[in-house]
Amino acid sequence: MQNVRFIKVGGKEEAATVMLERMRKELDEGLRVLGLATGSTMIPVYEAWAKSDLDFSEVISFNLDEYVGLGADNPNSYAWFMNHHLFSHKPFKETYIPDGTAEDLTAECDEYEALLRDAEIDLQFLGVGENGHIAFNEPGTPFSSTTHVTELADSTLGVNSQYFEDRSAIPNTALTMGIASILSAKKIVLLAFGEKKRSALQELVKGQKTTDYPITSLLDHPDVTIVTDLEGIAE
Ligand SMILES: N[C@@H]1[C@@H](O)[C@H](O)[C@@H](COP(=O)(O)O)O[C@@H]1O
Repeated sequence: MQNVRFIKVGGKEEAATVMLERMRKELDEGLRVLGLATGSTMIPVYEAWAKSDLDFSEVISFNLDEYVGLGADNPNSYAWFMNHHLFSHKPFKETYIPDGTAEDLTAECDEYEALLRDAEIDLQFLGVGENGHIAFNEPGTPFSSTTHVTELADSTLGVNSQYFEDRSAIPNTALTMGIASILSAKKIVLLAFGEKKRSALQELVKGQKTTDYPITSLLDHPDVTIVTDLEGIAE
């Protein structure tokens, strides 16, 4: 696992400070294309960036995923999340999020993948699902996958439905960058906090690639940083 570096933090707030400095360094070094994630894990990071003097006005961003059927006006959409937590505070040169309301979802995925390939992400941020998913690549997704329409796992619907009115309100399909799309980023930073994420990180540190745990696909990538508050993972 020489490609995977661990940063142990005391909690989400410390992680946000570390990620603020990391972002500053990346921007100073000329980062132009940034891969962004959603989820509660990312909120303190975006809050820190939003309050900072960081300048994203020359940066192009790509988000990982979006629920099918939810547009930017829906507070449960990832487009809304990004506008609310980051884009309304910091202007970017361009921002891209898969369009979950597109009429032809397959065409939308193909276009998104083409844009991504063209742009080449310098740094991709990731969270991880309790079942080891990255973006919405659920267990069983081939590591060769590109941007696609996916069916959410029952466990993901259970966890993520906490943000919806009730379980029946959460879409059971989504558009997501594939695992190969994610691995094409030059650098990857994954954040994982709390005991619920322990088993996913443990699968990664075992060092065995398996599609049962999409997070283990990161073992194929040359430059991965894991930021976590979990004791006993990095040793
Ligand atoms: N599609 C997103 C993932 O990209 C994210 O990593 C995960 C973790 O969410 P949280 O940060 O809230 O634990 O949630 C969703 O399923």
